Amino acid sequence: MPHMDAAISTTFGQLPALLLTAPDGAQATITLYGAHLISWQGADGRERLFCSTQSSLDGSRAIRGGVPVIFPQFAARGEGMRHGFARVSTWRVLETGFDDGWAFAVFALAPADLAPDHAAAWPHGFALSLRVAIRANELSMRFDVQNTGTDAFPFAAALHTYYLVDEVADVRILGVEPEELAITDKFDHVYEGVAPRLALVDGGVVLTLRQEGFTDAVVWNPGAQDAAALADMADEEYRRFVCIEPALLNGPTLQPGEGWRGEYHVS
Ligand SMILES: O=P(O)(O)OC[C@H]1O[C@@H](O)[C@H](O)[C@@H](O)[C@@H]1O
Repeated sequence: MPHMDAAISTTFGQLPALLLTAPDGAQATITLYGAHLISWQGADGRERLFCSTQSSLDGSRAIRGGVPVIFPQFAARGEGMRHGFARVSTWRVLETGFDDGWAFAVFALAPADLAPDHAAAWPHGFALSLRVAIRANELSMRFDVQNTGTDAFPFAAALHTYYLVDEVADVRILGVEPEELAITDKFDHVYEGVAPRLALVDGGVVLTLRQEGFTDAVVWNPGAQDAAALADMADEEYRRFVCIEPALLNGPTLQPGEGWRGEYHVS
């Protein structure tokens, strides 16, 4: 075992965060606000995630970039807050360590962690955990939802991943449509019942995206016009990312004691 810690405390903007480092040099930064993976660099030193230069980084609103955790509602598909409270709540660190060359951290969120108005608006007993692990040029995320309460609840979930790209118009996404998908303008599409293996091709760089438990995928880019209207994104920044999000849009209704797991593996 190398003489270093898998995780050290740091800050990102004004937000407390963990810096994970694998023995091979792969690194990731995760803020406790949202259990939000902000930066992921493979052992090759290349950053894979986009984060807006205009993002709030003080806990006053969701971070624009990285991997927002979406729970218990996707976008405006429901009466709760847009994309749910998980991305604007402060999670706890449960565990960090090494496992077979991986550096990992596990974060947890339960009702007692929520702002009172969020807890009152979604009054269910639940326990969330998010495990983030890195090794070589691979990222592995595992999201668990447990019903710890006495009533059943339906939910939606997603890992709203903002991939950093050279130029969005040159990107191709494989596996969501019969032909390869190119993003030529504003794009916002939900693919229900998607293949478990997708690919993102950005010039010579190919990322393989594998999801389990998440049955759906969402592809989003705001295009020039919507990006200009987003206060937390610079006008030209829409060119530097595409969101490909493993999602569970019509999740099962979880009975008391039941759980659900979604996994996401990027390499
Ligand atoms: O601005 P937000 O709340 O982070 O949402 C960003 C986008 O998230 C995507 O997942 C949705 O499909 C889009 O419709 C939405 O615009």
